[in-house]
Amino acid sequence: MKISKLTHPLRGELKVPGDKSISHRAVMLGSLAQGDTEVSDFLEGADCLSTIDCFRKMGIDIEKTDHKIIIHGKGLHGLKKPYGILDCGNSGTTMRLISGILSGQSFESTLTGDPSIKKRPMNRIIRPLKMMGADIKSINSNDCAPLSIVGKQLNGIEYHSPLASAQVKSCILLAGLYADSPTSVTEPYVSRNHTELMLSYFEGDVKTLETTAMIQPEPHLKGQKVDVPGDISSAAYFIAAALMIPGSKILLKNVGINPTRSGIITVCKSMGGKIELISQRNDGYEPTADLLIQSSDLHGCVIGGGMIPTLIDEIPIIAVLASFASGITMIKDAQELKVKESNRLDIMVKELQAMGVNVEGTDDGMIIQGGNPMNGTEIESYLDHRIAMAFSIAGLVCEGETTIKHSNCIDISYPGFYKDLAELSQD
Ligand SMILES: O=C(O)C1=C[C@@H](OP(=O)(O)O)[C@@H](O)[C@H](O)C1
Ligand SMILES: C=C(OP(=O)(O)O)C(=O)O
Repeated sequence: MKISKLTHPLRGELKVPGDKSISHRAVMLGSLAQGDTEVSDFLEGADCLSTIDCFRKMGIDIEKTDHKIIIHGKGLHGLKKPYGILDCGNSGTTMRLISGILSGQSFESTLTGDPSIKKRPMNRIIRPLKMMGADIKSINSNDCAPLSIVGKQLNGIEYHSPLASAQVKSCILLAGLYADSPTSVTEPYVSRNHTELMLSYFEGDVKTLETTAMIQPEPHLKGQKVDVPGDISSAAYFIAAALMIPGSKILLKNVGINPTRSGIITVCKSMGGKIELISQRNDGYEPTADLLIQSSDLHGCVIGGGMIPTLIDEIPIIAVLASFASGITMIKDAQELKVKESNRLDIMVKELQAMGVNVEGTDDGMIIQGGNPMNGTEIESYLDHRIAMAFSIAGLVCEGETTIKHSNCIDISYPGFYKDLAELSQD
């Protein structure tokens, strides 16, 4: 994809696609619940389609219409031994969360995925699942996928996770549905809590106290109507673009603003960004708002600690904002970015440098001296959707032309990204 400098403001209204994390969980809990679960604004990104495919292979009937899916749940013990290997594609969320569910079944299964996911660490879930009595192993003994799981009766544990990771926490809580006693997970900082909220909404028994989540086993989950809010991680690209491009004013409708996810709003405001939350709602189980964003004079900031899990997927676009903003931005405690779809820390540093940005990588983040002119160039996306979208937005404020290689990887989380960008940037 080729991007040119935008010489006029972004304007208009947009409804970004449904939240990826919530869409995955709706398929999973809908499958394990009794009765139908109707999901509107389901994200039809490749990652969530991988989750649907896995549950269909385990005998769950999932109907799909435009932006709506209906899952005919079969209850906690209704999954069947999958026909064939379960392919999680590029999706870490699919692989790690499903592993928890599969560990408590009465059948064997094998999970695999694309070359990127086969390099991502799975020991973080293998270790606690084994503590619960699971029979799970990395087939190539390298702590990565493919994984083989022989379902077993699990025991409850009190797990103290070394990481603030919603995928680890959710994997253990979902395994806890099948344990013989309660299971709890304590994290160093609170990670996104969509699993806990949706389990409660489906009438599961989950309690949270500060950084601990605890689940009671064998609930009777009941199918529900789920309205998936707009994905704040997708909204982040347009928030950044509107803040940077002079004269811009856009309204992003019905975006999820769960506090465990919305660190991007806090950070943008601390950089001087004008973002207003209007029509805040909490009528379902996840809070939402419309976001009014206006171009702003941006300055650098410091990001680290407990803030990181609340904006983990937004760090690439925050690095772009920081390159444009005046002054220094320091991003620290973000070493998790090295084990996402790509090494997002190294790649951001390298490709921003190629755009002429004064940025230096550190062990757990980067230091950016922003505010200097940026130049368009050829950007390698490394097939990472967040890298491709972050540099597409950077291209709007670069002199000359920016080329994003393999930009179709954006379909992982945001099919229609360029169409929506074109709509907001109509002159
Ligand atoms: O639980 C989830 O839906 C996710 C959790 C995060 O991963 P970690 O839990 O590995 O930080 C995030 O990066 C990913 O995009 C989605
Ligand atoms: C890290 C991501 O997703 P996952 O871990 O599910 O592949 C992401 O969407 O940025």
